[in-house]
Amino acid sequence: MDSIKAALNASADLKRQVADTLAEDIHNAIEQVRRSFESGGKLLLMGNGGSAADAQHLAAEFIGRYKLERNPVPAIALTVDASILTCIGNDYSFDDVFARQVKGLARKEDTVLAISTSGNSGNVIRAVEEAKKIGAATIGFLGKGGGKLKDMVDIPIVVPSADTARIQEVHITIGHILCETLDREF
Ligand SMILES: O=C(CO)[C@@H](O)[C@H](O)[C@H](O)[C@H](O)COP(=O)(O)O
Ligand SMILES: [Zn+2]
Repeated sequence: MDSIKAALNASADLKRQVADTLAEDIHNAIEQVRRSFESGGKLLLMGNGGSAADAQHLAAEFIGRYKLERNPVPAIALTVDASILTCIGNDYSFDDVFARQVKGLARKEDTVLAISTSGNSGNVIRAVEEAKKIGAATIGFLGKGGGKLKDMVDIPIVVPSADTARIQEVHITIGHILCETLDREF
């Protein structure tokens, strides 16, 4: 019981801290995604492990639905096509699995959302480098001080924790806030 309560309280405390310190960064990220959608662009999302799940979870909210009935908005998770991921991983390298998709899909009016609790995953870093070459905007859902990605993305949102699971729990909450805000407008 103690460990259950401790985990729930740690997650709640971290979210309260994020509410106090990162609301403006989150607002800026939402505005950026809105600008992309309004100018005919799309949202590309990526991450590894649990963050891959977050990327596809959020893409589903945009293409499917969140809470309100609205038109689909263009979002693509770069984590879902086993053939693409294995082809690039096998023929090039695992570090290229997202970057090559960004190269093929991203346009300058798009936003690339990089989800990484460490901010140091090589395949996510390469994808952001590729997005910057194309001129697409970049947002990072990060943690653990933000890692290398903190200084690479246009809008870093660095969750102030060193605990991967707790960071991910805040990332998906921020993702849901993004869906909630855009739901009302599209
Ligand atoms: O979900 C979890 C841990 O909660 C793991 O699958 C975790 O996402 C993986 O270890 C990732 O490879 C970590 O990558 P990153 O967040 O540092 O970019
Ligand atoms: Zn996990």
